[in-house]
Amino acid sequence: MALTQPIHQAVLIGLGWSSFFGDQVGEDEASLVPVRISHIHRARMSGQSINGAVDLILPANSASGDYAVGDFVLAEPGDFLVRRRLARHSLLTRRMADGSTQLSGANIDTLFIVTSCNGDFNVPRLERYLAMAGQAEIAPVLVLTKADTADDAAPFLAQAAELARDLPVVVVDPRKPDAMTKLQTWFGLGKTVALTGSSGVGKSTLVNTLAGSGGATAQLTGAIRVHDSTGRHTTTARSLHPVEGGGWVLDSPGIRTLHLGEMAEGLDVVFAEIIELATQCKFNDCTHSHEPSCAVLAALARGSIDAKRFSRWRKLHDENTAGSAPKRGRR
Ligand SMILES: Nc1nc2c(ncn2[C@@H]2O[C@H](COP(=O)(O)OP(=O)(O)OP(=O)(O)O)[C@@H](O)[C@H]2O)c(=O)[nH]1
Ligand SMILES: [Zn+2]
Repeated sequence: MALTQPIHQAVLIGLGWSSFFGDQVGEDEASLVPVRISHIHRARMSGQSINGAVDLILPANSASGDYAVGDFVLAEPGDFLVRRRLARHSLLTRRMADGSTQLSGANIDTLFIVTSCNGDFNVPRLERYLAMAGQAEIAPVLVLTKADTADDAAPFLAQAAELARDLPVVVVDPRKPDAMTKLQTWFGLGKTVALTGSSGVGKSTLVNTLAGSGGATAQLTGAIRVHDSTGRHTTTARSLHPVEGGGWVLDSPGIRTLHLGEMAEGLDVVFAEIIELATQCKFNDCTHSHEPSCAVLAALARGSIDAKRFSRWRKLHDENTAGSAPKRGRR
């Protein structure tokens, strides 16, 4: 039904739908409605369908923790009972204090890592964000705010440019409308951008500028009322905001406060110049700490690898290795 009509296809593509999702829909599922999850709060989920916002009903055998904002699900057309979640093309997760993993956002195309030209600018932390983006297979963009408050923003830009190869770095003042122009490249029909970064760097301001405050947009992004655990109504904001001119900003508490997760492959991308040398080490399993004929240690001695950067790679690498080791101890 719905999916065969071109006009509906166009709206769906605007939601972020593509053949990647279309190919997953079975013939027996043609009557179901695709919905993109825009909000998850405890057991409640809502999303965007081709006909606008809908409240979803979770199937009895699943928990909202199995879903992430940005996910596409297939739901019954009448009551929006969720039948199935479609596979994701990207997934951001975060590791919780108790060791469990929380799903922070799905089907994100670009991660804006937001930091300011002040004390918030922290190279090791930015490298972590970059590694996480790499691990989640999401293209990172470094967004530098508060250049106007720095005596000289040039050193921040210079450090940003050295963070990783081909990393786009954009200086914006989130309070100004031209922030949209500067970031336009990463938006457009169906594109999804997520925001991460510390408190106070300008994320909310940027979301407001990107999403605008026009009529239809305000209705979509506006606060929604949900029941909390005590049955009271609380007001929370949707996490998926439509951007004028097409695309979505995914801004959720879970993504704002990403922590170190699994990121071995992500590290390889951020520290490419170190990893590439490793192929020239004598031993395949070289740890680049003490081995003879280690190309990495040789480069370090020559000064062709930055020593501080190497030690940060070492630290993240060790942390990641420790983090993914099987759990021992108490039973
Ligand atoms: N001068 C200046 N102020 C800015 C800039 N970007 C953001 N601000 C201000 O910084 C303050 C914090 O911005 P927010 O958007 O609330 O920051 P946030 O990242 O959303 O913070 P949390 O909600 O705590 O995560 C606001 O008063 C903004 O107006 C900038 O480029 N220059
Ligand atoms: Zn080596």
